[in-house]
Amino acid sequence: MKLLKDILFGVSLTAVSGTTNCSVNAVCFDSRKVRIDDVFVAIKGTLTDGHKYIRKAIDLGAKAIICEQLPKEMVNEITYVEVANSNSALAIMASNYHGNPSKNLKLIGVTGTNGKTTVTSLLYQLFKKAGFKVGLLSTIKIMVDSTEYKTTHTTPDALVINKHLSLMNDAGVEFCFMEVSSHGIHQKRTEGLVFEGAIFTNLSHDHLDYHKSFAEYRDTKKILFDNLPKKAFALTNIDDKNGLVMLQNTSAKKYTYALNNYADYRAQILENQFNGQLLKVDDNELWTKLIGHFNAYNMLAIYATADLLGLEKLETLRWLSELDNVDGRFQYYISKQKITAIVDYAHTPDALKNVLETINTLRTGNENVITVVGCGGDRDRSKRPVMGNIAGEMSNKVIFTSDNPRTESPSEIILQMEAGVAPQHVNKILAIENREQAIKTACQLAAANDIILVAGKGHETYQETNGKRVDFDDFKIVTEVLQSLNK
Ligand SMILES: CC(=O)N[C@H]1[C@@H](OP(=O)(O)OP(=O)(O)OC[C@H]2O[C@@H](n3ccc(=O)[nH]c3=O)[C@H](O)[C@@H]2O)O[C@H](CO)[C@@H](O)[C@@H]1O[C@H](C)C(=O)N[C@@H](C)C(=O)N[C@H](CCC(=O)O)C(=O)O
Ligand SMILES: Nc1ncnc2c1ncn2[C@@H]1O[C@H](COP(=O)(O)OP(=O)(O)OP(=O)(O)O)[C@@H](O)[C@H]1O
Ligand SMILES: N[C@H](CCC[C@H](N)C(=O)O)C(=O)O
Ligand SMILES: [Mg+2]
Repeated sequence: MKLLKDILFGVSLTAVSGTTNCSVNAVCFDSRKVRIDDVFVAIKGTLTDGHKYIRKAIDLGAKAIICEQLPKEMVNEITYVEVANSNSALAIMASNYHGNPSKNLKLIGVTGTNGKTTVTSLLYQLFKKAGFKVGLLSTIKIMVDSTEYKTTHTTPDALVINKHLSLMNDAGVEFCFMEVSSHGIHQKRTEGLVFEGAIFTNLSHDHLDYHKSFAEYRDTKKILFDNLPKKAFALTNIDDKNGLVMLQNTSAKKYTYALNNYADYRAQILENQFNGQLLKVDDNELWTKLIGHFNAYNMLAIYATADLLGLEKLETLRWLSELDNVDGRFQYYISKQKITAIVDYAHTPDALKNVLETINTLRTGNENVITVVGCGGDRDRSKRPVMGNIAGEMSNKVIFTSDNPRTESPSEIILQMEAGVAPQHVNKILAIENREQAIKTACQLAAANDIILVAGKGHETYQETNGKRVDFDDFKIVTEVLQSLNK
């Protein structure tokens, strides 16, 4: 049990009814999960309003209510606290509840449209190699040093974040690398966290269903930098046209990285092959197993971060050369007949273009590139025709299929992708709703030396339709099918 007034420390209160000098059990923002003596935080969400469930929370045992508007009828013995913003209150309360764990380690946030999982996961790997105890909060998993936890979000809610940071404190973790999504910033899941540094990877089309405009999406990402403390570092990619925007209002120490512009950290691609690329970083050569122009940026961001956190440069380069690809990011299998199957989490236009560009630069003859791709349901619709067109333009054959249709009709999503394909590429397109069948067809169509790209789901091990998730693993399916076809 903890004192409510201690948990509320730093929260901006606008009215209080009852006492805050009372003990509460846990903080909870979902009435369905309230237990006896909890404090319930009512949040206005995207689908419903938590204020509607205040009474239900009390019936289940909530002792205190945090809300943006006090209810008309108040129950005796219950403490009601009105706050300016429930999301902010929840984040600060979550941090207080767990003893402000972000202050006891060096927390680095990574934001940007693409590359967050890659950069955070590789920083985690690198700092482990350097002998530190490390934490990771990523799309794929949460790591408390060597202990793995499952996650549901790229940036989980404030309670989940702080709970795991607190476990990291218990385990003696010194550095934690976390993905900071635009949803996470907008819903204030990261408020109240003390960052040692923040990294910006890039900004391109995504989530325009949620953010309404590109400017709003960009400005949301910028908040991570605006809120950094003075002693923190702000590291940005200035080859991206929004790179400098991130630094405009930060009081942190500013650093830049780039391949094409003058910057504090610079790299050059010397060689690019299927099994790796050679980079020149700070006059030293670095061989990395991760390929593609975009991974040169990721590598450089990691190198710069390691330097800013005090690691020795030459040692960092050695460790960087040992790092392996992250699951579902350019993960490949080469079959008997030298058909290459690549599984990649490219689910944005820019990522799809980058991956296909990388594949095309690696082609040595007239091998065909066969792309299997879909777009998520209940997510940004405007990226569908754009991704459809990129796939059509940059591949020899394309199979449009389903990628987590959620509550939407898979065939409708495919039609929207097809609508973007330029007329001269329409004859390359097939539509096969069933993703397994789509992958099988790609394997059947592939001849020796061809390249199959299965894009959009990467590490995911499910297909989600109407709220139900069934097991589905692109990499497993494509390798098994190629083997069974004896190709
Ligand atoms: C659109 C979105 O981001 N929604 C997130 C949001 O839920 P919401 O605002 O829709 O909540 P709501 O259903 O309207 O409910 C409002 C409030 O009423 C409460 N409630 C509701 C019902 C009830 O009976 N009782 C009750 O108390 C809810 O607990 C909530 O507090 O807050 C929830 C709690 O934190 C999140 O789980 C949920 O993520 C949903 C599941 C989601 O799919 N989010 C994705 C889009 C997302 O966040 N993705 C990002 C970025 C991806 C990337 O680019 O990497 C991520 O960080 O994962
Ligand atoms: N620096 C980069 N620039 C552009 N594209 C990238 C970059 N890094 C990775 N990608 C592409 O984007 C895909 C997703 O990469 P990653 O998972 O690292 O991004 P993310 O930002 O974590 O995505 P999410 O928003 O889903 O969490 C990769 O599979 C690859 O195709
Ligand atoms: N982080 C991304 C994941 C998309 C992955 C794709 N497979 C899908 O389900 O749409 C998002 O929330 O938009
Ligand atoms: Mg991610």
